[in-house]
Amino acid sequence: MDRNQQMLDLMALGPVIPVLVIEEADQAVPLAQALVAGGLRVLEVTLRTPVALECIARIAADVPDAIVGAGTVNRPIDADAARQSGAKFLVSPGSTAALLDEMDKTHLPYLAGAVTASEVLGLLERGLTALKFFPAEPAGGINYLKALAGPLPEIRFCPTGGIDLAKAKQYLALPNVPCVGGSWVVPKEALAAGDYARIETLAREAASLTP
Ligand SMILES: O=C(O)C(=O)C[C@H](O)[C@H](O)COP(=O)(O)O
Repeated sequence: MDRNQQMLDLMALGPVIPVLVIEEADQAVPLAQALVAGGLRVLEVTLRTPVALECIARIAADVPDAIVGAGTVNRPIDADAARQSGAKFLVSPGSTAALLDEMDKTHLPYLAGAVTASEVLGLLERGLTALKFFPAEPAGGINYLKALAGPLPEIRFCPTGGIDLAKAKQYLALPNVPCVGGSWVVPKEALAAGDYARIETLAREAASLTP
């Protein structure tokens, strides 16, 4: 099966991919367990903190029901580092030729970021139809994605950036949006306080949305 199809299959596993910013490696496993208990299995650990790669490795090793990927894959060298840590998929906020080449070399499925029709067409030329739409809200949100669905009906977007539970419901009603991403499921203060029960509750609410 090709990697684009693998990414489409991952997008179909749940309506929300939580976007995680983890400051302490010891938070990774209980956080992932809470999200999985709430019904969210596909998790994006952003490479925004020094412990991100270690968090990916710990989740991959210790939370078998989670499917952990790396987000904020911004530099070409991030792609293989994430793969070596155990990431099962990659997410980048935008796309460059060098970054796409390195993501291809990992043989992992990935969500490359696009906003404009030209960016989407560039990715389509590489066989990619599973894309990230970032930053969703500032870039034009639901109306923008509705407009892209006209000429580009085969593209499936995971919008992220500025989405909460209420907005997620609206995005998921679009035919070209099988899932959304967002950090709202893991409020910074809940993670800092170790309030995994609250995180599980937020995950359960998110998981109950229907695409
Ligand atoms: O880090 C990445 O790879 C990104 O592309 C950006 C994230 O998906 C958004 O920053 C999440 O947005 P919020 O839900 O508004 O916090």
